[in-house]
Amino acid sequence: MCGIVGFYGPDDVAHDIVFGLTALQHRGQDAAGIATFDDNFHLCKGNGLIADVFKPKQLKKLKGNIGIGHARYTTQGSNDAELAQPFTTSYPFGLAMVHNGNVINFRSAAKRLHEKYHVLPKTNNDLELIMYTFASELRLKDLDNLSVIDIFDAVETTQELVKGAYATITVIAGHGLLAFNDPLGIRPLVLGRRETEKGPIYAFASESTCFDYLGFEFIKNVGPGQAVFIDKNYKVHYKNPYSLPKAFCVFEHIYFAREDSTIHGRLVARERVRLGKILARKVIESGIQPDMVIDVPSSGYFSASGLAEAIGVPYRRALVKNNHMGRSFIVSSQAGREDIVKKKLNPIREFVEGKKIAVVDDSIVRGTTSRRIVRILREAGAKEVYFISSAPPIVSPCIYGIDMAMSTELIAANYTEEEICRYIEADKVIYQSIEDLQELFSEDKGHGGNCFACFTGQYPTGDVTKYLRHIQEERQSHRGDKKSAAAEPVSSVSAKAPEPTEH
Ligand SMILES: O=P(O)(O)OC[C@H]1O[C@H](OP(=O)(O)OP(=O)(O)O)[C@H](O)[C@@H]1O
Ligand SMILES: NC(=O)CC[C@H](N)C(=O)O
Ligand SMILES: [Mg+2]
Repeated sequence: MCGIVGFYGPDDVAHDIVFGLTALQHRGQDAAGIATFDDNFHLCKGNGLIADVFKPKQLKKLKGNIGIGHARYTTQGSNDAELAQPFTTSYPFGLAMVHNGNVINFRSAAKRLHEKYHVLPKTNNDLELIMYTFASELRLKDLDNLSVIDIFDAVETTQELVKGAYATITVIAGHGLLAFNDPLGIRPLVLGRRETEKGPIYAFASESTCFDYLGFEFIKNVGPGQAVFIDKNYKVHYKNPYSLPKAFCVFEHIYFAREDSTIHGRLVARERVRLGKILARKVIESGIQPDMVIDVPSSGYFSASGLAEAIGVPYRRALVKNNHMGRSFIVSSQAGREDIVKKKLNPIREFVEGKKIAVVDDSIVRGTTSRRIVRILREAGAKEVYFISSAPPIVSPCIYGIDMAMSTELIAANYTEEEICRYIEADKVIYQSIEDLQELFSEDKGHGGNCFACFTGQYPTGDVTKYLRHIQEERQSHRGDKKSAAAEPVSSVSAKAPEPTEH
């Protein structure tokens, strides 16, 4: 997943962009970039965290009252700095674009660009497909008299031709700031506004938490197939009346988005508490009798507190997180993920010693975190460890912007719950049921439809067999380090009984 922002106001916007991106750092740690425009585009991008990439010296050069920013979590192409977003193109007018998501008809979209529009994409980052399709369609208009209808028309054709998930923000030089979403609204995108003495400043962002920090008023979600254009007089134009998402990614609520963000009317923290509360049924049915519920920081917290409340067992924070370590799951190599998990969490012995501990995490994806947590809790003297996931088993690759693209890397796609329990060396593993998750996020609750593909294998964009093959080939040729974490325990899983302190 990536974090995207865009600002358009009376003064230079570079500082607001950095501030906004910093609030979205949890969405991407690989690279970051900013493009602003005054008379020219000013571009700064590189690998690393926001604070590493943008120093005061660079920020001074990022002049302009319109601009966009990106925090990258790579899903297509390599991690090379040149593939960091934004991308710019000089025609028509000059465009700079960022996106969050993943294009799934890479080959046919690239072929069309070449054959129909005579454009050769330079990289294998899917952003080029969206940007050049849009640019080529825009170029067919009367550029001397470009209207908002022309812009929305080019957006509509792009939405028809480019398949997959994409929330995008584009600077159209000299014309304004454009945002549009894919036809299903898989990724989040919000519009906000702040009044200044010189007039309004508008912003688009992946998550509403940015607006809290920056003192913006939330205006609306950019829904499925919708586009919003802020013209040079700061007038806001909407393509399509607002509609609820058709397949919003439920994993945003479970893990990806920040707890203080509200997406399509749902506060992420509140949904996580609910996920914890509905887990109570399965926990009670399992017959376990924990002395204490603890969370796996950071994302397990709200579900753990919800579960503790529902089953009447005390909650404690018994795993302390090193605040200087980022997210482990979005690191691109298994060695890197393991390294972070090792350095990130430490148990408080006094709290866990001699206790039966129910440890709640938001999800078990590759099993990297859960295995380590069970081990360190046992080493700290826990009597029994039950590992509880507030998400159901993740059994199918995500092809819409979360980097779990191959089923070989998903532990639940390859093992039974019992085998997983043995592999992570827990006394019990309990997953959320898919039915309970779907009930919580059912469409009739008034928040629109959700994508549950990673739990069900049912992809809202239709048959995706070709794409799954493509991504596998791409992974093998570009990112040799994308080995499966779950592949390794295959042979050893059934042989291992839980042996608390050995390793
Ligand atoms: O089974 P795994 O492959 O280990 O993946 C799942 C883990 O990864 C995530 O944590 P992460 O460290 O990315 O972020 P967090 O600090 O927000 O929990 C998630 O919250 C789980 O803890
Ligand atoms: N996670 C994302 O949104 C990634 C965006 C884009 N596919 C990239 O790899 O840069
Ligand atoms: Mg975690």
